[in-house]
Amino acid sequence: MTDFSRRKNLKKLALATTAFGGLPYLNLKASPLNGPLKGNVNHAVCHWPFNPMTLEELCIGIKKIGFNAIDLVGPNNWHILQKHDVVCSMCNGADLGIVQGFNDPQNHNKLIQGYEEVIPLMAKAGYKNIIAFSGNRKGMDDETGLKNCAEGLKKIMGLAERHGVTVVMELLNSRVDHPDYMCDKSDWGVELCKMVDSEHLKLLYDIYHMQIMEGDLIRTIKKNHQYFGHYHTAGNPGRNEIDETQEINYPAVIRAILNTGFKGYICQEFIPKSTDKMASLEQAIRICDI
Ligand SMILES: O=C(O)C(=O)CO
Repeated sequence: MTDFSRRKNLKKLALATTAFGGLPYLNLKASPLNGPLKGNVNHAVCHWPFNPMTLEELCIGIKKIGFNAIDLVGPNNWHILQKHDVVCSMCNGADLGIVQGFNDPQNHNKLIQGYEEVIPLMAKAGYKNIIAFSGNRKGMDDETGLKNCAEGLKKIMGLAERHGVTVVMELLNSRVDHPDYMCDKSDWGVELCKMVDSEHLKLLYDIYHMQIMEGDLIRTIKKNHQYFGHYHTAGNPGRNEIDETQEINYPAVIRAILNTGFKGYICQEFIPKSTDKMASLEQAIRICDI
């Protein structure tokens, strides 16, 4: 093939994929050929779905795609991110896991101790967000859970405010992946934010989890965006690639998020099915790069 016809073919490909609203049907290798990202979205990715890829390998891979943020990394591993000039867009390491959260007062002392340790470290490292979980219901009603969560969270809000850190409670589905998890509806999470009444408590609106629980994604984002501090993605059903094989219209959802004026991170949390995980990640980033 001549250089000219190769360039023409590449241009045709680019046009076809733009018209489709992303690159959902192409198995692209991460490559500068795909052009720079637009700069409207702060992209991030979670490490855990990419296991057994090391955190270091992921750092190198995302820099090639053109972004520099990884979610759910604790203080012990921040040095790996720092070596590669990658930021931790959502810290962990203070929580007791998904099942044991703020809804049980018996967890409060340990949780408060954890957040008191990690929040000052975050401020030193320049990181802004830390994850929190409601915990499972274990027979508890919604109102008691709300009251308990608010009581526990209020005890760390002053610290978070002083250090410029936002505590972000994750909304997860309780139908498929996390049976019995309490913070499984956006209205419950919004009510919690209202009760705690601090700009330093937000919700992590996980688009995949909330598609399973509620659907009506764009309306919910428009209505509640002031309480949403962070977004996660994955394809539904299956929690895999966010391509055309799944049901969520990611370009439309991301556009709606941007239209709310959101300046935080949109983080990929899908479990790649493809053996070329980095190609899947680049594809997802391009689909969301509105
Ligand atoms: O573990 C999960 O399902 C999560 O979404 C954590 O972010």
